[in-house]
Amino acid sequence: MNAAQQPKRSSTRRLLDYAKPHSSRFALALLLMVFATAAEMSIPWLVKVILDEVILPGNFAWSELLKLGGIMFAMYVVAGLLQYLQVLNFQHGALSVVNALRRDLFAHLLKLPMRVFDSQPVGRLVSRVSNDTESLRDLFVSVLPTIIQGSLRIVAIFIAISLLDWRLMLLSLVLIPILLGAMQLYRKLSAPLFNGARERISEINTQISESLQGMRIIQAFNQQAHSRAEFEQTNQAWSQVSRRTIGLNSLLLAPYTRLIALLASVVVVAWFGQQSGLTADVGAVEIGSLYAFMIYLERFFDPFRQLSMELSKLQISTVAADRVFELLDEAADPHADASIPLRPGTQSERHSPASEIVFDNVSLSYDGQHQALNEISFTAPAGKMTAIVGHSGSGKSSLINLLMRFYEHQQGEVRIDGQPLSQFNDADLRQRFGLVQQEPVIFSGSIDDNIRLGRDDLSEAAVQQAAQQGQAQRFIHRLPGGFAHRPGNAGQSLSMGERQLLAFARTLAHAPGVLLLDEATANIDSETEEQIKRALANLRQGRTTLAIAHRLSTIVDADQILVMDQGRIVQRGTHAELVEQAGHYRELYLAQQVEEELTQHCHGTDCVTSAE
Ligand SMILES: Nc1ncnc2c1ncn2[C@@H]1O[C@H](COP(=O)(O)OP(=O)(O)OP(=O)(O)O)[C@@H](O)[C@H]1O
Repeated sequence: MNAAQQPKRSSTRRLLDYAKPHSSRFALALLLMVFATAAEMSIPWLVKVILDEVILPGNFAWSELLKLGGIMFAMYVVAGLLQYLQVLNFQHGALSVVNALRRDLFAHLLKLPMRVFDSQPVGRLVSRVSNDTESLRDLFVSVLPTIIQGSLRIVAIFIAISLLDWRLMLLSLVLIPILLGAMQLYRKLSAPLFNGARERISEINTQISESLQGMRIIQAFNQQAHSRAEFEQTNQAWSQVSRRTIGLNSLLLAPYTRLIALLASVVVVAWFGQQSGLTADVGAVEIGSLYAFMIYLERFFDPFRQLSMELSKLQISTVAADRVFELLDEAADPHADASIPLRPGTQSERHSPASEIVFDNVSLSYDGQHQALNEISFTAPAGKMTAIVGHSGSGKSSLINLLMRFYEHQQGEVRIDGQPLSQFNDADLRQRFGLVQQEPVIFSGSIDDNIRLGRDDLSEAAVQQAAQQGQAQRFIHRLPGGFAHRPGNAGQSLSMGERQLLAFARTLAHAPGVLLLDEATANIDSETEEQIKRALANLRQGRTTLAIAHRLSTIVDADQILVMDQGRIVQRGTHAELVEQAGHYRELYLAQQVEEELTQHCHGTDCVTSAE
């Protein structure tokens, strides 16, 4: 039976699987809990014995009192100590479970196909990994221990009351359905409130992460007030839900159980009073029992109160567990190889071979309705440069998306050196490619870290050489600390051109055989463009290059140019061939020539005049 056919296991069972490796710790914690509860519950009984057998009957003896008092004190200490050890064991076990769960969740996120990230806001995913797992920690640290301890206390109190008097035990039995009814009512009313609060927290996370990522746009468009209002609304919704929870807790939980406790106490006192009236000396003999019963009765309600709250939290934790496992159940990219080494140390510093890439009648739809690529066929010969041009949305980046296997195509075949893409695992495939995106991603860490990107095996000289070939050396040396400089928040302190040069250096350090350049020369000044051109020339040496370009000047020397329109290749050839033909390419070329001429005549404010 394969994984897809297997019946789905409940989140609770799967969570228990995570707890299994730590079962001895949890078992020890439970054992400690049983003894701690027994020690704690023995104290009112000892008081009863002291009252009934040492103080009241008139045979007072210091030695007896000291002995029983000593035992009582020892029970206090033992109960406290056992409770401390029990909490410690639960905490450690819970930390290990949450640690493993977070580790698996993050590892799984890294294997998910891009479509999952297209459909989920980042904040929600952050909430899954941080908040939901935290709520599962709560489950092991507080919810389950309180529920088990509460149940144990109820049983222990019940036993103690039965030993005191079986009629009192019957009275306690009557109380149970009343208390269970209250618990049920509380759960029903509180569950939507708890869930609502968590939903609002998830929304708050989403809003915070989106605002932080888009801070420049928010400020540039003067959207601070709007963002603040939106955030305020969600925050307000959260506090409203939380306030209602507090109201419910203070209205229903405590007063209701206290009222029942009070009524029960009245019944018991009346019962004892009646008993002492019936039997001449019963009052004197049973003062201790009355005391013990009152204490037990009071303690009887505490676990019910706690259980009501914890059972609601249990519901929340169950929802959190469902969400965590739902994310873990998102089908991973089938080609993702779990055994990718942490550091590809065996990788040679020489780049992998320049491969031939063939697209054979390939079609792709992201949503199952609109075709992003339509029957695409071309060959990118090994070691040559193939440029891709076309209007926005014509499908250029989709070609790279397919090659990197960020998305799966539905029709046709992509081959690398004659081998279908499906025969490569992700690690092997992506090791061959060096991707430079239009907006390079800079991670937190130093310039050196960003060039290596995990390749700790690279020598310092190799990193510097990569920076030099990528034309990044000059700007890196100008930075305080040079290679050790930390550009901070997603490289925002670096210019777009510098980020691109850094991305080139990273690509060179990773020595790919195939270069995938996604509009790498857009949005930069002419000096940086010159540096980038030199870097590109270095990058292209001995490699197969697939370059998406908006500026045709950067691809005039390409070995072949593919012109795309609405997901199809509408023209192909060299620059010289294409400018000769009427069609999209010539239109683009002429339009850009006019643009460049205008720019050349443009000097600041003279621009408008020159254009006229
Ligand atoms: N992740 C995605 N999910 C759904 N549709 C997508 C996705 N990425 C691209 N598309 C759609 O596929 C089509 C081709 O997009 P693609 O990004 O390949 O165009 P492009 O030529 O690279 O555009 P640009 O030059 O603006 O980057 C567009 O209609 C786009 O809306």
